[in-house]
Amino acid sequence: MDMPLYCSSLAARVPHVSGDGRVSNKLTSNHVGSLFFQHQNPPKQILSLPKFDQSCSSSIMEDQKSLSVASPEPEKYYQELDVAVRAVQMACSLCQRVQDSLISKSNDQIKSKDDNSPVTVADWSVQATVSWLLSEYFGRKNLSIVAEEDVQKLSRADASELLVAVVNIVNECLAEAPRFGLKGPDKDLGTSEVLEAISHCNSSGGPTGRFWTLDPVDGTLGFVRGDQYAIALALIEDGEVVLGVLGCPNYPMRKEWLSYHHRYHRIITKLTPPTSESWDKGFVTYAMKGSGKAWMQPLLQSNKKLVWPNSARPVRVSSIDDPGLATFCEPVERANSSHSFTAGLAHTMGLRKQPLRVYSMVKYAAIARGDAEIFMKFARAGYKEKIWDHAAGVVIIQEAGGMVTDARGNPLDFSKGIYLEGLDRGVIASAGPKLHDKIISAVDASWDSSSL
Ligand SMILES: Nc1ncnc2c1ncn2[C@@H]1O[C@H](COP(=O)(O)OS(=O)(=O)O)[C@@H](OP(=O)(O)O)[C@H]1O
Ligand SMILES: [Mg+2]
Repeated sequence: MDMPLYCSSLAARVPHVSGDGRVSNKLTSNHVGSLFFQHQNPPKQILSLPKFDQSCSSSIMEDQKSLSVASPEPEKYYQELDVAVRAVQMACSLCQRVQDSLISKSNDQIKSKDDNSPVTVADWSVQATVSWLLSEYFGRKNLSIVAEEDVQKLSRADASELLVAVVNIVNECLAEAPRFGLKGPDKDLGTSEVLEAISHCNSSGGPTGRFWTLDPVDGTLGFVRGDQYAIALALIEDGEVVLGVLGCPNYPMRKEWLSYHHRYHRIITKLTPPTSESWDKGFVTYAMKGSGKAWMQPLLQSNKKLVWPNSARPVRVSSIDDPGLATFCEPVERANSSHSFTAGLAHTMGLRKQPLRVYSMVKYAAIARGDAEIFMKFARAGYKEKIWDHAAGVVIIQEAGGMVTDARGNPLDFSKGIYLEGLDRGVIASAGPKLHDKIISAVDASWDSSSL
């Protein structure tokens, strides 16, 4: 059986701290999961990770072989991937709780005060939680994070209620860290620690070194409306996205349901309740650059402990390359992308299916899973796409066998700061070169006569 790259690779290369404190990657397939490694700055961290599933070890060598062909040293990022996937699982759980309370009737009070407060609570809480976890595991001094939220509004005197809510949610979430195989704080974080964790995400990226990008709640409107949204975490090194982790808490069990209005989702979920072991909705998908594989694992159920590989399975883009059979997805909001321009392209290319309009980077996940073949986004002139809105999705699609470029066919450039500078015309993702070329030719043919 094809086992997750991540699982077998970790089992194969559990870092081992020698007497002098240096880390080596010792080959121990039956290791009993205490993961040690050293920060470049003290203190040395001890990570309590769950036992690794020994069934993973059978495919270690195969995975290692395929890795060495695809990329010189992708194993460099195993520890980062491990922590990132678990942190995003935790963030999904946090967001589900906030979204449930947001759409429950009992929460009218919060909504009437400020329609944006619940989503901003989720934004800040996820950012604080992920930032805190990354800095615990990789050391605060060397940790650079580019993220969407700043701390200004939350620090104002009139935001004290919001701040209390954020601190409580962060502490509730971190208290659950052991269930996800991570170590939480010894005692609840105080207000200043939470603010510090949020404001630590103030990197502005750039062409050299290593930084994380985080979109704590991508698809704000989808989140508020009880619909699709994503939590996106990526690691960028020297301008290249090397890891991508995307949490999609509302991704439905059946792909057809993606196009249903969120109210139907809830009704359907009630009508077809999941059995205790079956996948209800939601997953975390992830990929490591150069591995040639992308994975998805279901969200951790509320009473369960994350035992790796947590039923992970590989995802692969669709094999459809006939435009007549392909599904294209695009932003829900007309303000974010021209629906009329994509309708023209669809006509030119012979795309016959209705567009799939889905909020957030869930669209990238849909392509990686093979639930759709094309993603197109044409923002209005002057809008600058942000790196955190694309980084995780790009590497996941690429490793799942697909392509992502701008609408001239150039790679997206993550090395120029917080924006995708130089992005030409729009963003295109597809299941493969044949469809990709057709889209770019269609764009070329109609760009000059468009109003974009
Ligand atoms: N005017 C405009 N044009 C283009 N893009 C914009 C625009 N405004 C915002 N954004 C960014 O789009 C993110 C939402 O994802 P999508 O573009 O896929 O849109 S949608 O949610 O499906 O409507 C959204 O991410 P979040 O802010 O995290 O929700 C924004 O970063
Ligand atoms: Mg976003």
